[in-house]
Amino acid sequence: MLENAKKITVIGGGIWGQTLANLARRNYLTVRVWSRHTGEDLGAIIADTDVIISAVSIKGVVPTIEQLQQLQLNSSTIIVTATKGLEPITTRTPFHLWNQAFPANPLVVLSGPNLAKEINQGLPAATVVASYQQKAAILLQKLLSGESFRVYLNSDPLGTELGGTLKNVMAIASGVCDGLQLGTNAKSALLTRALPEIIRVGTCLGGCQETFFGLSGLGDLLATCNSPLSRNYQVGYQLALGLSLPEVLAKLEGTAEGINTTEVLMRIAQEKNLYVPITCQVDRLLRGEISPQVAVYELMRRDLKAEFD
Ligand SMILES: NC(=O)C1=CN([C@@H]2O[C@H](COP(=O)(O)OP(=O)(O)OC[C@H]3O[C@@H](n4cnc5c(N)ncnc54)[C@H](OP(=O)(O)O)[C@@H]3O)[C@@H](O)[C@H]2O)C=CC1
Ligand SMILES: O=C(CO)COP(=O)(O)O
Repeated sequence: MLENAKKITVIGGGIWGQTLANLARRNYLTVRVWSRHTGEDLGAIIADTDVIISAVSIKGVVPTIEQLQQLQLNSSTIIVTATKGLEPITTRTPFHLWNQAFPANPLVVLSGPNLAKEINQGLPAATVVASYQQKAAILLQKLLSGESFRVYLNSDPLGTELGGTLKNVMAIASGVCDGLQLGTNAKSALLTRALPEIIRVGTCLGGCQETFFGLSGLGDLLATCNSPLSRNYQVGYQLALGLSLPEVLAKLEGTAEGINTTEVLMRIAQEKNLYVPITCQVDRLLRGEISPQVAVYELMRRDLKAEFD
């Protein structure tokens, strides 16, 4: 098959980059993983690559883009962004940053309920590839799909990306909820109220409402908020057990993007006058201004309101 001849370069050798590389290898594709530490010449690697998958954490997105801008990137090379975060200086999403830097290249967002450790065990999972360039998304769907990995198409890259990014804040809140043993009612209320908060922000930033009810929105919210495998959930859980944020981070394997996202999201919410009560309490908790118990109290004692205001 034509797609089997494609060459893929994954940038970022963290757990998500390695997982995506393994998924492509299962389909007998030629895959190379490049990271800052491999010492390999990125220019030589991307010279004949058909697809670049960026799986770096948000702090690596701008440095990666700047490095690629120094190289000769073919305008037909498809760029896939799999990062779930907001860039702190510009508050932009990776989709915006990649699109601005490489406007001629087809750009695809990959996001969904995808806990890397489960995928590496071969457990079934589904994800979304979203693009304004449908041909590129269809190619990615073919390249990554397999018996245990089902890839859906979507034409709303921003909404797809924002669902995966914003749920990380909610995963911290969910970890707090479980760490404090607040019970199933509290957890259901939290996750149900988290979705409209995500939608309020996500649609204001350009995502389509419908997308947030799909795999990359509600799907990823459920996965991340219910799994101890999630680093963001672990941050909230360990804070609820009484650890300080530096203590939690010292023990954490990999990146919890929700910490940076919370801070950036608060700035966006203030600028755009968006009501983000859960994010606001997560922010105060991460800053060490309040305890987990006070965060819960503050959420519960807000003015009473209609459910769908
Ligand atoms: N883990 C998961 O289950 C999933 C993660 N994601 C998202 O994918 C992204 C990466 O996650 P994950 O692999 O888990 O994170 P890790 O912490 O395991 O890896 C971080 C990656 O980012 C790269 N990086 C960090 N800073 C820089 C920098 N300044 N310049 C260049 N590269 C940098 C690292 O590069 P290097 O290899 O050179 O050290 C590494 O590859 C995150 O946005 C995450 O939210 C999305 C879906 C699932
Ligand atoms: O995005 C993820 C699952 O879809 C991974 O979650 P964490 O980054 O919280 O581990």
